[in-house]
Amino acid sequence: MRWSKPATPTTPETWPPHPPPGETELERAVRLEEEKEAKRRSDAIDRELELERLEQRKHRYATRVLLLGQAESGKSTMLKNFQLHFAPEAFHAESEAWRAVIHLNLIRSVNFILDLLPGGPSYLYEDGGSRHSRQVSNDTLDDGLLRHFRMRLSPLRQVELILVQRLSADDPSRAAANVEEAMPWYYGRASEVSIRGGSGWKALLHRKWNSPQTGARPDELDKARQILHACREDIAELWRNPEVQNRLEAEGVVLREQSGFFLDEALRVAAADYVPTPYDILRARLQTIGVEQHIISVERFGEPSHRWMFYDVGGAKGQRATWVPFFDDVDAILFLCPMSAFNEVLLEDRRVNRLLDSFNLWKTICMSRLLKGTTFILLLNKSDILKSKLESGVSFVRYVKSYRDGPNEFEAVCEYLKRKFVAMCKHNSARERQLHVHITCATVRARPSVCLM
Ligand SMILES: Nc1nc2c(ncn2[C@@H]2O[C@H](COP(=O)(O)OP(=O)(O)OP(=O)(O)O)[C@@H](O)[C@H]2O)c(=O)[nH]1
Ligand SMILES: [Mg+2]
Repeated sequence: MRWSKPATPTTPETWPPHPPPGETELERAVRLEEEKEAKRRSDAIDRELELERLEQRKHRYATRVLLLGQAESGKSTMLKNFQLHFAPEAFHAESEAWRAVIHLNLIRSVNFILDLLPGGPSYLYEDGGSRHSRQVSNDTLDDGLLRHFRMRLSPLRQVELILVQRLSADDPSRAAANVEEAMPWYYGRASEVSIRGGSGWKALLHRKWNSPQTGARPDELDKARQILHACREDIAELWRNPEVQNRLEAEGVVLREQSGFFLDEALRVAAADYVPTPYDILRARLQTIGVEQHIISVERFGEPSHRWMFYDVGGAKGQRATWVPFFDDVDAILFLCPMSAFNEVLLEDRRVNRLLDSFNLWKTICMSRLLKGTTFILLLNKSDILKSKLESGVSFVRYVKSYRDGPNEFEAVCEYLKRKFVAMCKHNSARERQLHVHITCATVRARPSVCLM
């Protein structure tokens, strides 16, 4: 609605109308008051429309994408990769914060090994309320050497505590849980590092890390780094030790295949001047708890041209209820299936095969009525691990019976999985939908084959 000046001669559309003939003083005063009020309302509506227009312009280019998939499918890693490609400055600005996560990943691997060795807590097992030593046939680790490692590496427990406390600084209850909730030895892996979504941990770490040193009280994080640096030779020695390797093998633990594995690069990662490379950051493991929002502004010719809003969720079974409120508010779903997980079970439910869990999740997502018009992008991820597993002789058909007599080769298995997911989507979607499928490796620094533009 627009306010226009009185036009002459008067027409029925003219606003405000000309004064009626023979208008009294009082009638004139009332009329002017009414006209003022009408203008005030008109201006208010105009303002509202303008604000709405500005808001729409602001979000005109915001495409909202929900990342879904089971835990460790690579959702957060893929997001980091997008950030590295489309917003590299923001990515590099966060590398200090990722250093703490990488250090924690390394320390947890070391503590996991120490716990697995004779005398460690995981060396005992519970039976009818009492604890017994487990008998492992090839325990040849020299007592003296074992004591040496335990003593030399014991300060790492303190480093772990400092890092976890810092990472969970806004939620101390989680800090305690994070350290105490070590996984039982039979899970055969180092415990997870997790931070609640939206806790702003990166900013927190960055700020404290860069705080000016106040002479007498050095920043705790610096202290943690010094301790880690001092332990680095012993960490490398522990990892190289053939008897330690024998023990891991006897337990069937392949640490190299686990998320957040940095033991091969212990000397570099624990060095005092260590700065994480993009590849390190992509390999760091930080479990997502809850839902995290990330905005990526893609730049073209130095100007922001498109904004992407990503919702990154926790994929573990207990986290999945948090997904649904986002279903009716997104433009696309990015679903990740880790192809290499065909011979693994869920960490949170050891009875469930991980590939089967991905199939079931995919089916449920396709069937959702709230998502019937949503575009799906399916990423068959961890192609590098799938390839090396198949090449090392792990049989795909042993775990996926319906593969029948298909060859145990990378291309054939990818093609089979692709066909299977596409068919499931067709069968379970209420109406035809756009589906794009890509074979990916989220840790490779390259333009992701999923094109955002
Ligand atoms: N080798 C390899 N590792 C990958 C790939 N994608 C992800 N990873 C690693 O797998 C681990 C788990 O990845 P995340 O991105 O944290 O998994 P997520 O789906 O976000 O897991 P939650 O947050 O628990 O739901 C990380 O250590 C990644 O570096 C891949 O394609 N290849
Ligand atoms: Mg995650």
